[in-house]
Amino acid sequence: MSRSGPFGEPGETRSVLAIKPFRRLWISLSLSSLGDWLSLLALMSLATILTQDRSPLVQYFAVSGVVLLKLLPSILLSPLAGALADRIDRRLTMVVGDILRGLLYISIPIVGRLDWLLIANFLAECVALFWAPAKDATVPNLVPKNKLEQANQLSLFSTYGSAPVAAGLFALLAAFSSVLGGLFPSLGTPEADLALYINGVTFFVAAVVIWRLPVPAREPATADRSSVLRTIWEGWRFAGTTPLVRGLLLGMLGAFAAGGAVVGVARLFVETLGAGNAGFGVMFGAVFAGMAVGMFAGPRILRDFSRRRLFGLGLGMSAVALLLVGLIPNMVFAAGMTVLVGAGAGVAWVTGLTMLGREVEDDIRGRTFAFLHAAAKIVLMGSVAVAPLLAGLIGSHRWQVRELTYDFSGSAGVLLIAALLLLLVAFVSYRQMNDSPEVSLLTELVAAVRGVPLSRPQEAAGVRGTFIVLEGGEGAGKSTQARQLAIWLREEGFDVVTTREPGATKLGMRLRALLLDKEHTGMSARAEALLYAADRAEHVSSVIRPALERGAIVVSDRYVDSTLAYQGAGRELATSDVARINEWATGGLVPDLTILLDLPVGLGMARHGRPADRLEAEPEEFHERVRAGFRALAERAPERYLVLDAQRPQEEITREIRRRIRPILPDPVPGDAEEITGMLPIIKD
Ligand SMILES: Nc1ncnc2c1ncn2[C@@H]1O[C@H](COP(=O)(O)OP(=O)(O)OP(=O)(O)O)[C@@H](O)[C@H]1O
Ligand SMILES: Cc1cn([C@H]2C[C@H](O)[C@@H](COP(=O)(O)O)O2)c(=O)[nH]c1=O
Repeated sequence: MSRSGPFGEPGETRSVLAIKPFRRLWISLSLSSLGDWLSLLALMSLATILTQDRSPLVQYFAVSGVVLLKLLPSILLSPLAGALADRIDRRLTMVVGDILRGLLYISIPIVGRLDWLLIANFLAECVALFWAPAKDATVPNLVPKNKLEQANQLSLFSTYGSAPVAAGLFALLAAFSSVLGGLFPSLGTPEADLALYINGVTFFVAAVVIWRLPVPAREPATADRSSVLRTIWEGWRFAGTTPLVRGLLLGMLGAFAAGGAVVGVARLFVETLGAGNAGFGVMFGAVFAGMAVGMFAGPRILRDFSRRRLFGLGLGMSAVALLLVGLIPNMVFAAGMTVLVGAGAGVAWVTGLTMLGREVEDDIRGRTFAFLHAAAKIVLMGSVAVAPLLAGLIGSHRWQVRELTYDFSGSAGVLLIAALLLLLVAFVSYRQMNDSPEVSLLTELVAAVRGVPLSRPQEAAGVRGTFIVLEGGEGAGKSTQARQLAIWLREEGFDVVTTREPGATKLGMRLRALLLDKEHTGMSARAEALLYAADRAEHVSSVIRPALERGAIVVSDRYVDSTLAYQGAGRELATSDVARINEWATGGLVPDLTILLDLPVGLGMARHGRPADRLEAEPEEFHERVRAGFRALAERAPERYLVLDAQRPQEEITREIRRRIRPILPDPVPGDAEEITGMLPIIKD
């Protein structure tokens, strides 16, 4: 049985790069990222150079203008960019985006004016806004699902790993251009110009690499303005209403808020530790080093650990380390703890991105990523701006207890606030996404570190497959949805068994006839409950359990909840008695997920075009009790249920069911399939 278990073998980084289309995308991404960082450094430097004769205030505004204009497009245009990324050709978006950015950056040193620098910088960021969601949404189309985590690790590595490379390259170019300027004073090359030219070239090379990329074709845009707006709204609504995506976004944005606060006060904080610029450099390096370790080592060490839990755990680790940085004013200790802050954030970031890529459907993936990028930048900018102000408000304090003196700075106060915020976010994300409440965190952690696969209760009993049940009153649409679900799962490559109660076995067919025949109106409630339980016992032992044991996905139209609702709530038998009989009849087999289709009684009855059977013919009050019984069961264990309004259109319900089921599905392609066949499994667009 698989929940949100490992996405694949974390040691397969090389095998992801063996996928040619992904390798090309990754090379192009690395070049574009290098160009991005290089441009940031070069533009800040050039802005300083172009304003060197002006007042310090103008210089400050010029440099901060570069940073602000880099962030502004995300705030204004992100949702639109995301919506378009889902509608227009992604390869074309990326190629045109890279060429435009290259041209814009090259034009800056040629024009050589501050106003154009700011405008071109702004325009390049607008273009990048369309490029980034197109890239993020393309990755899951190029690699099989079980390698998505490694693909994201590599993408993140090149995005953030290129920062120190760009810094080194920039320093080298600056030195080279000043030597050149010394040798040939007539050239008068400002230090940053060369960096911007090279930056332009990295984008052109990236465009050529992408152009040769076999990105699956998408339908061209046909929608008018109003439907573009509608898709933005749908993306926004989806992000907020799907619990898993909500948990992920909340966690990632909380991490950004805390990260922004740390960035905002880091320089002030190291000053209070007497470390100055060198200390600032050490802290900067420590975060990046920690992030790299977290992204690569975290998923490897905890390869069998639930990814949903790992996300919250990573955030929690960052929070605790940050709390210690704020509490213990010591530079060496702070540098060590900062590595842990970065490591936790790295684990959470790679896990979160991978889950989003895996669980958000392709048609709205672009919007979700765009939404994340935009919100992250807003949150980051907000907290970078507010943090120093807050530090100033808190002020510096000195406490003396006998001979012990404790100095507490405003920047340390901000770090503590950021840590507490992160801790809260980690806790909420963990609670929202915990997919194994029956297994304690410590047990799973110890098992994962020791590399021992964790046996969950049903797995211990030899159940490897996934058991999904559709429940609800008469005419709610269970058979319709069970059929659609089975079609989809088979298309996705799963071994699927569809079944129903009562009547899925030879014995069951006879019992069904007995139970539903109006001849037996007045049958005692206990006899009825026992006959349903007998049907179920036969069903589990001859159909459901064998299928689960061989690893299949079983989709059943009704199961134990039906008897708890009909014979328990409807016939008013003691629910605990009915539950006990059925626990015995099924050997304690519980579904992984129960989808409850909830419909007003009258509507359900009206959907039937045939004469009512014995149960359907029961009075309306009976069916009202049944409906209430189902709802009460779902409320008692919400993590095991998906409750849907069955009045919604069939297609919408089908989509919701797919979204909820996706994360609990096992991997349809064995991890070693590619090595065996040498083929890339087909990923449906
Ligand atoms: N979302 C929906 N909106 C409107 N009609 C629907 C919807 N879903 C299913 N139906 C229609 O309602 C009728 C009953 O659907 P279905 O047989 O799937 O329900 P059911 O829950 O399996 O019913 P029963 O419990 O009586 O077997 C069918 O005619 C089906 O086409
Ligand atoms: C499994 C089960 C079913 N029932 C009732 C519910 C329905 O009225 C009929 C048969 O179901 P169908 O979906 O219309 O084919 O049986 C029940 O009372 N108790 C049960 O456990």
